[in-house]
Amino acid sequence: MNTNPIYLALDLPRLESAEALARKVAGHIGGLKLGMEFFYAHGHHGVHEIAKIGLPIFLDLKLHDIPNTVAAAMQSIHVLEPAIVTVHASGGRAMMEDAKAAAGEHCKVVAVTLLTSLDEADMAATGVGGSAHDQVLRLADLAHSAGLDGIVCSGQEVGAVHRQWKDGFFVVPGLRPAEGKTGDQKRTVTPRAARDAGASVLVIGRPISRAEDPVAAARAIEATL
Ligand SMILES: O=c1ccn([C@@H]2O[C@H](COP(=O)(O)O)[C@@H](O)[C@H]2O)c(=O)[nH]1
Repeated sequence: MNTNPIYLALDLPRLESAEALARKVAGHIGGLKLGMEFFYAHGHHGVHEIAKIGLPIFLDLKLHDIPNTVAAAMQSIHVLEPAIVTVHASGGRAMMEDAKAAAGEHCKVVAVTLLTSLDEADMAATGVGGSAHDQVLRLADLAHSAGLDGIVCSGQEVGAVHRQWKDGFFVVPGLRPAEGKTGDQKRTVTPRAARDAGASVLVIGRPISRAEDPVAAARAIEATL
């Protein structure tokens, strides 16, 4: 079994480029994350093509709708046999329960708590008061009680969530090597810090995909773990 926690975010518009990048770095990662950019452009066909590489597939579709619609969407992607699928915790308990019930036995359903691109000022602007930390813990609790496998949060909160949900499955994006550019990410930590705090999966995109030498970048991150 591949125990490398790094999932490469294949946020590239062209299927051929995504496939070529994934094949190049395959020896230094544990899985491949396909998000909206990829899925809206390439759909089921694209997922089948990337799955041929042989690594677990994480469908980061961040489903967020009424329970009936989300359950139907889960059933539609079931044939793709994803290892992990995301929904938004803010969709509520009933939506998460129905998403989990519709997912296959072997698919982990994890809830996005607070996007790593947001901070407390962004929360306040949408009418959500309090700290990012408390909001993540509150939504983690809701996801846990809805029967999900785990959550998505930043590396700044994963330690606290891990302490209250011992056997949870924790996906952490927003990771940057010490000298990396943060770009649109606001709650960042290093891959090593996230792993030490209890992350199960380390999602890494641009620090590898936009590096001059993606293989060297992936290898360097792997060496820090
Ligand atoms: O809170 C979240 C949830 C998902 N993501 C996704 O992770 C990757 C991160 O990419 P980088 O290039 O390493 O910043 C991207 O696909 C996001 O959609 C997230 O960043 N934050």
